[in-house]
Amino acid sequence: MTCRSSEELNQLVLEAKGYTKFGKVADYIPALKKADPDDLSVAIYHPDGTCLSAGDVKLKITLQSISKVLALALALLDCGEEEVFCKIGYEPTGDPFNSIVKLEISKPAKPLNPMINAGALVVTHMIKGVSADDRFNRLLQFVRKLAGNPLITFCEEVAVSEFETAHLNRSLCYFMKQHGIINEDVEELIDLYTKQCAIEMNCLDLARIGLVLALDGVEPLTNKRLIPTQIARICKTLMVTCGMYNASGEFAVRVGIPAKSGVSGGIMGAVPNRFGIGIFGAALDEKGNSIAGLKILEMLSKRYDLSMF
Ligand SMILES: NC(=O)CC[C@H](N)C(=O)O
Repeated sequence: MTCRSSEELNQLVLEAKGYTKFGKVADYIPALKKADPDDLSVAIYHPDGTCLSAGDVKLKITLQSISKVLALALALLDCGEEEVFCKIGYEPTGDPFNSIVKLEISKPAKPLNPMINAGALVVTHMIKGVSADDRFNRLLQFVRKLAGNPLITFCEEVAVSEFETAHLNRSLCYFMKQHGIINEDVEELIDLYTKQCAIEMNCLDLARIGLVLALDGVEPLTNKRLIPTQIARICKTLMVTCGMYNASGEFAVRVGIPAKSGVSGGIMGAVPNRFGIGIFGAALDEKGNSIAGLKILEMLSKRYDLSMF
């Protein structure tokens, strides 16, 4: 059985809204403070093109850490698995996403995985292009293709706001530059990374990208392969083990699907061979995941038996 009515989603949104008051909007990127903690929207995209939604689905938010999955897919296409995982590990971490501590103690000195900031910065570093602008445009084109929406762009205000305050991410970069993991100008990389994190879309676009991943890289409406199976598989595996930060284990138990969250309150879910999910709810729990978004996913998983495990 699967969710087939927007009315059902509406009920889930109403129920989950009760939890937004226990969360907090991210404020370490000043522009994100403007979000309304009560906003909550969800979309589900089925392979036959049916799309269900509830809440203010026109609302766009920036991808933040969700972009790490899409950048990883492009870097894997550009450089291949061996080169990417020569510089970044595969292992989850119990530390917060922006922690610097493991960089110094890991041997060899490389970020533990591509879903924490250190690893994601290396991934962005590996996206190819003739200039930083070209690299960003290639990523944007790739995201537009995955979402089937040529109008997707990035939010300049959020990008600038993060660029001006990304001192911790700069520290990660300088540390990694010292150790030869990256070799480009740090300001250029931070500029590219903050634009990547500021790519914005609504939850319908997000659900559609989740669907492509759920179907191992194939866009079902055109039947075109957008990502090789192996790359989709790597992305989904890392979403399961590391996608919800240091709450990934609990999420695997409670929900059990590949998912990736971001500090703007987005969650992209890929229910293998079934559907894609896009959720926006800006109020976050203490680990940085959308508090009401998690509730919706838990309810969906129970009701429709979504867990892979
Ligand atoms: N967890 C996140 O969504 C983090 C992304 C954010 N742009 C950062 O680097 O801090």
